[in-house]
Amino acid sequence: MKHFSPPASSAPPSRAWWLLPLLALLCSLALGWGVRTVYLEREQRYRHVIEGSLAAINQLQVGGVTAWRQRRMGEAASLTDDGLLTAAVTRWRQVPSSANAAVLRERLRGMVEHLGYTGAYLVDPQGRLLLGPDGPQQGGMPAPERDALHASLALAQPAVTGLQRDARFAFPYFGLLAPLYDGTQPLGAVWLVVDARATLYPLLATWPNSSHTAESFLVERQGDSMLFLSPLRHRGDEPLTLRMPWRPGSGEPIALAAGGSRGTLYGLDYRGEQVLATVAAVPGSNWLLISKIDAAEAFTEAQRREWLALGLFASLAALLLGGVVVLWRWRVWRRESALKERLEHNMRWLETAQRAASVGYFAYNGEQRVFVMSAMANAIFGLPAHGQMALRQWIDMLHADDREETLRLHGEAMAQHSPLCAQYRILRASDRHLRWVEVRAEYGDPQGAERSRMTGTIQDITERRQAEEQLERYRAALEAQIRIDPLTQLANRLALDEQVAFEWERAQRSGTPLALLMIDVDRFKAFNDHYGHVAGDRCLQSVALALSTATGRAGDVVARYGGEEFAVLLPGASEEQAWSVAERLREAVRALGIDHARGCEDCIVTISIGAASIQPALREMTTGSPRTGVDMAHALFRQADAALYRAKQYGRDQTMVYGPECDVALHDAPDSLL
Ligand SMILES: Nc1nc2c(ncn2[C@@H]2O[C@H](COP(=O)(O)OP(=O)(O)OP(=O)(O)O)[C@@H](O)[C@H]2O)c(=O)[nH]1
Repeated sequence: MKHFSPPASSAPPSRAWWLLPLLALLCSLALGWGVRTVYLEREQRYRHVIEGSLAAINQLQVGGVTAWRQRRMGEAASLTDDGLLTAAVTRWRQVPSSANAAVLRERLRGMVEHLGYTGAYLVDPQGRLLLGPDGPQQGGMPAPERDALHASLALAQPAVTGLQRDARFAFPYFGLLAPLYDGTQPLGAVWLVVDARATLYPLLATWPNSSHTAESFLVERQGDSMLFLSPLRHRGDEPLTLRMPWRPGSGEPIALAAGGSRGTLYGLDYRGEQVLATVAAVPGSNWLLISKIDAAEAFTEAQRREWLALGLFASLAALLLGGVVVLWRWRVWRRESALKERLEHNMRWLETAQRAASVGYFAYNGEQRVFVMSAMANAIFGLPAHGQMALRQWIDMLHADDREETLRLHGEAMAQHSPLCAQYRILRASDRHLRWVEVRAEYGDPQGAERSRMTGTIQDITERRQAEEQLERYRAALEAQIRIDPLTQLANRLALDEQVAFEWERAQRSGTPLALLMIDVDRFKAFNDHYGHVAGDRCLQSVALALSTATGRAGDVVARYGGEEFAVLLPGASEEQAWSVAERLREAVRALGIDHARGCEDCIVTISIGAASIQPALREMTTGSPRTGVDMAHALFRQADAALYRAKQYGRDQTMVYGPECDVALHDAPDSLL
């Protein structure tokens, strides 16, 4: 016997669970990409804002310095054009009295006190100091001032000496020279000295926020070096003392600025820190104003804030995504729970229905050779409710008479993959009682994935089988009953007709004759009239017993044809043999000696017999065509009947064998004889 395997015990994993991590990964990647893109965009925008702010501050400061310079130049120019000053200087040079000197000193003091100059001196055309606010001055101007004086006098316009240091002053200063003329004759000049610390440097300290690293400073390229003109926030060097070599390829903003770059620059500053810088030239000078801020301060904090905001957004998005996933899982869980509950409910129904119908179900695992069965199926086999049944155990339980056939049916169904429907007996494991079971099963599954598995139902049909067997017994008894005459217990006319047809078929095959005796009790009406019907019935029973006893031979059929008429079918009997049997029967009835006061001369019950015998071959020869069983039965009955009539006609209590003369007699017979 081939074996069959059960369905897989576990369902294939849901695809959704494989897709979920992939989906989450894709969402995370998309989210990360989105966050990064947003960050880069915002960072770019923020960078522009910072760069713009720094440029604005730089421009503001350049504007301030430029205005400061122009105001100083304007003041110097107004001194050159001041006629009163020129007249006072001329007067003092012609008459150097203290009164004339006082006027000039007063003007110089006014410049210091009201215009914010640190020093204001009158110098001669050779650059010698003549007079200051405090009185006459000795010595000459520094060389740069002297050069500027000569240029100024030559051009007849104010000149600046730029920022510089001199031993005369303890501070970096900005020098201006306002040339004075008496007509076309140079009188000298007013040398104005501005303390850069008090007037210029504060302009560079204008910074709108509380940055720790932002600063602006002035530099000037001098040959291959850069001179820092203003103080630095992160170095203690005095202005105009720090000088750095110009390194064109260094990428330092200061080097780039010296090379001509303007606007926004990135690079390392004098401390070696990465900075964002804006460079602009101060108009009318060699000065470059550099505003810078550490990149770390400018962007790191912003970056941190951006990352924080985006991180918050990403966290919220992740939280939302997580929430959606949790919600989805919760819905799935709820749906599964509802399905599980419904399944359990249906399983309970199924169990109840199984119990009510004595039907269980099972799955057979061909590889493990084990039946996995429902509680009801186990109960049918008399096994524990949740146990399994091994193949060997099942075979042992099969009834010995059914085992071979059952295994054959299973094997056939397995080989042909056809549905199995089998009924067989088992010896129940729990009590060794004989039980009938019906198994309906199918092999494989509809997709054909597991062709060797078997699943099906099993039903205990013992009671049904018993009822069916009982019914069969009843049916057989009834079948027999309808062919038996209730009064005499002989075969009735139905049974006789069937037997005649059957024997005729056999006679045709074997070529042997078939004889029929028709028997009638003589003057039975008179018997009834005289003795009553009950006695008549008893008489008929006695005659029947006598006939069946006297007939004797196996295969002969004695029947009650109807009323007081009997018939005896004698297969294989010729006319002579039929006559002989008839006579024996007649004698047997006579031997009964049943009184019949109104009967024959002996006053006992007698019978008349008509006998006929037909041989199929002869019959067909004479008629020329084969006859059917029904036709021949009719012919046999008719002949025997005709012979019986003839026996009655000739006085009763005798046997007549059919001959052609019987037909004549029958036709011609008066009704009174019948
Ligand atoms: N007691 C009894 N009488 C029956 C039964 N069947 C038929 N009979 C009677 O049998 C009688 C038959 O009478 P008939 O057919 O006239 O013939 P007969 O009186 O026997 O006269 P012959 O046949 O000419 O000798 C009738 O009176 C029927 O009532 C039966 O089952 N029991």
